[in-house]
Amino acid sequence: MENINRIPVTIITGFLGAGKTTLLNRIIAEHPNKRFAIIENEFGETGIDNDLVVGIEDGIFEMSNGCICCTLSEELHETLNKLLQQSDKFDHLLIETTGIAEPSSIAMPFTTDPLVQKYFYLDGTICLADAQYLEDSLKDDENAVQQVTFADLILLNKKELVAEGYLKEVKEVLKKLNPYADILTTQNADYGSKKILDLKAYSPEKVEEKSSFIPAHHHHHHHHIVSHSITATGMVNPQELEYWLTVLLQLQGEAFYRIKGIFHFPNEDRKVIFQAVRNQSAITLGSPWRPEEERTNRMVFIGKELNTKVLERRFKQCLLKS
Ligand SMILES: Nc1nc2c(ncn2[C@@H]2O[C@H](COP(=O)(O)OP(=O)(O)OP(=O)(O)O)[C@@H](O)[C@H]2O)c(=O)[nH]1
Repeated sequence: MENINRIPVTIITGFLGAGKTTLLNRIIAEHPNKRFAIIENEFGETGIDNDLVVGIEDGIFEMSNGCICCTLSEELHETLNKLLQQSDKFDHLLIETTGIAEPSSIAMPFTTDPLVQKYFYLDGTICLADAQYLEDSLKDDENAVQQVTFADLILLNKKELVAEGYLKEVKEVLKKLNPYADILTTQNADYGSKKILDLKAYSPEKVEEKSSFIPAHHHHHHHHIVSHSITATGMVNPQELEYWLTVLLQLQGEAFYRIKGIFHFPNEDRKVIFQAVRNQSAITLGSPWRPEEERTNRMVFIGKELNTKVLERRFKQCLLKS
């Protein structure tokens, strides 16, 4: 679906106290001509963050107590429906989630609900990580790992509070966990010249661009969460691939936070781009293969307790025999 006339949505996730409200205020201050609607999801303390967001009178929608990803997904739908009725009043929607929300479920309405999709498109997810506590959070808290792995952009914030060498180490940890995300180290969520509201993270062009940086045999395991890439040259059998992915997502969709793939199909000069969030998927055509370019198929899986050996074997079975 074209993005023209649809309202972009940015999800802001991050650990408690990492700087989400600071980022929100910065975004609002730096875009004086944009009209924002904001959905805040506060865990327990209703109303507190509302008062901390400056510069906006109306347009703040609050979700009640509880976690946006479980009890509140209905409420999120309702809030989005309410917003639809006044969609002429704003041109960007920001969703700030609590530190305990699971981001792929918040993304779900934008990938599953046709009515929501008609009016909104997900531009990307930004994760605020606190440089001081990131390592501890990743050790103790599965939500922290999920937030990092799902993000399109990670702001490694409060950088001045840690030594430079340590900051580099932490950045490496993030890169291994999520090879797709851009990572900026920031103080007070100052993202500099980054076009933070225009990440286009789900556009085929972006998936393509990012995939070229993924190492051929990337594998990283963190607790139960795995990020794993597979590459193979040769052509893919479209029917085999479609069958495999459909069954995989139907049976195990909940386990996959995100899958991205670039494929070489027979009789197709353009790259075939595949993306899935949980069990929702889409296939689109990307740019043409360049004459000198090696036509490598690539897949990246990020999810929970994935059996990577089986994924590799099944993917290779989808290749056409030469
Ligand atoms: N030292 C330092 N403090 C920061 C930085 N960024 C934000 N803060 C402070 O950290 C505190 C928490 O920031 P918030 O923006 O409220 O964080 P949050 O993620 O919205 O917090 P919760 O909504 O409670 O999860 C505030 O006092 C900020 O002023 C930074 O880069 N360095």
